[in-house]
Amino acid sequence: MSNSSLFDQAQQSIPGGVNSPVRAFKGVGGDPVFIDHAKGAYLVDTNNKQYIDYVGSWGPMILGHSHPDVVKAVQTAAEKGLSFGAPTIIETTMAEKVCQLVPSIEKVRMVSSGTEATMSAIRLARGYTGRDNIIKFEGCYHGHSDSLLVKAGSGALTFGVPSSPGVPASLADHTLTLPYNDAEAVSQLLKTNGNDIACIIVEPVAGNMNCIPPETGFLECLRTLCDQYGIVLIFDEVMSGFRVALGGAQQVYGVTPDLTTLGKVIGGGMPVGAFGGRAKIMAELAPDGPVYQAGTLSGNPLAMSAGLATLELISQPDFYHQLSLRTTQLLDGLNNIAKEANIPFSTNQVGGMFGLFFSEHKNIRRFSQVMACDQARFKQFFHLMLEQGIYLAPSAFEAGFVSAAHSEQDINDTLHAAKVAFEKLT
Ligand SMILES: Cc1ncc(COP(=O)(O)O)c(C=O)c1O
Ligand SMILES: NCC(=O)CCC(=O)O
Repeated sequence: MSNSSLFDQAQQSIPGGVNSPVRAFKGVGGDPVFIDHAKGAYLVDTNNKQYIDYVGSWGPMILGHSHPDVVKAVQTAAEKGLSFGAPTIIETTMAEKVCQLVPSIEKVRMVSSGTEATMSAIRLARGYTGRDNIIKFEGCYHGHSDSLLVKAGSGALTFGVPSSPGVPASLADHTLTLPYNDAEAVSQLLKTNGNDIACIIVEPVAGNMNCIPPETGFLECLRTLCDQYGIVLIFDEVMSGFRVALGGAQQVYGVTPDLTTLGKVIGGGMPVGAFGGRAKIMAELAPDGPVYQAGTLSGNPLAMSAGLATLELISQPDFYHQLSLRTTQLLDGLNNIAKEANIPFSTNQVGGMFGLFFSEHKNIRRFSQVMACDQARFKQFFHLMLEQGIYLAPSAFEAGFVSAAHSEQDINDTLHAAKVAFEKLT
């Protein structure tokens, strides 16, 4: 069956035909591709067409798809039982590994998605400080919990509902939003509201409004201001964690948050999230403390096994250096081709995470600059690449990902397709 027939059928029983809006191709037009299976750097659709994948299930598949060690770990765990709802050794092993890899995390709790991780971290920060208001940044996406769907990025931005209906105004009023990379705006707001703010939550590398690295000094300034006003600093590393470096963005930029949220890579493709940080703050969580947070499937043995197998493999020496080199190879190639084709274009990269911009500007660092990019051109580029078997995120507001399974040949094949695409762009 064609993708379009499958999509028609899906829409009969699933809202919009998808279980997460970003999959629906609404940001680029056309019908989504239905995937049958995936291996290494490739997705294969139900018509047996193969694609070089730069979405990687929106981040988790840093080793490529169906890595044999990860699949084996899940199979072995499944033999022993799918869920127990009681403590297991593997949960402790996972917690120890996370605390070792991300030193700012002294204690960590596992959950089942990034959304749960950020929602829980915010509740914890509110409980710990006794304050209700939070600060987030425009275009940052922290999952779909009520407090965080205010001026959000990702699908919320793609579909034009950055502040979603259904979130009570009385709750949204507690979420104050500021421009990303604008330390001065934070400083000004805190002069009047500093003592009412429970936490500042930030993507230390923004990956849900395309890919925007922090400007020098931005994260440092957040740290200083949070210390000054007794505010909990939360780095949402659901995307950047184990992606831009083994120790996440906090390692790359040398800034230590109070709490960190994790997801995606930590589950190796299984539904996992985590939040952790200073032991003193984590001690407020039930059952030690009064802040309630729970989950029937939290710390699920299959998910822990997939995650641990992944963390083991990415801990190998040189893993991130190689991943970064491969990503640079892709971006250098794309920049050269765009230049030859005379198309205004630029890229951002942090480790294995990248952004593509149809814009005259280099070093894009602001939400407003992202919004000013040529989106019509992106849509055209997306479809020209898709036709040639290159699967990019179906939105101009998403980061792209390279995996360890992408070979030099895969990058060259991608660049070949890009050359054809850039020449056809109008
Ligand atoms: C930075 C960030 N935080 C939180 C989330 C929410 O994670 P999930 O989709 O697993 O709920 C995402 C992605 O969705 C994300 O990119
Ligand atoms: N950057 C977008 C995401 O990571 C989320 C994917 C989803 O919501 O399906």
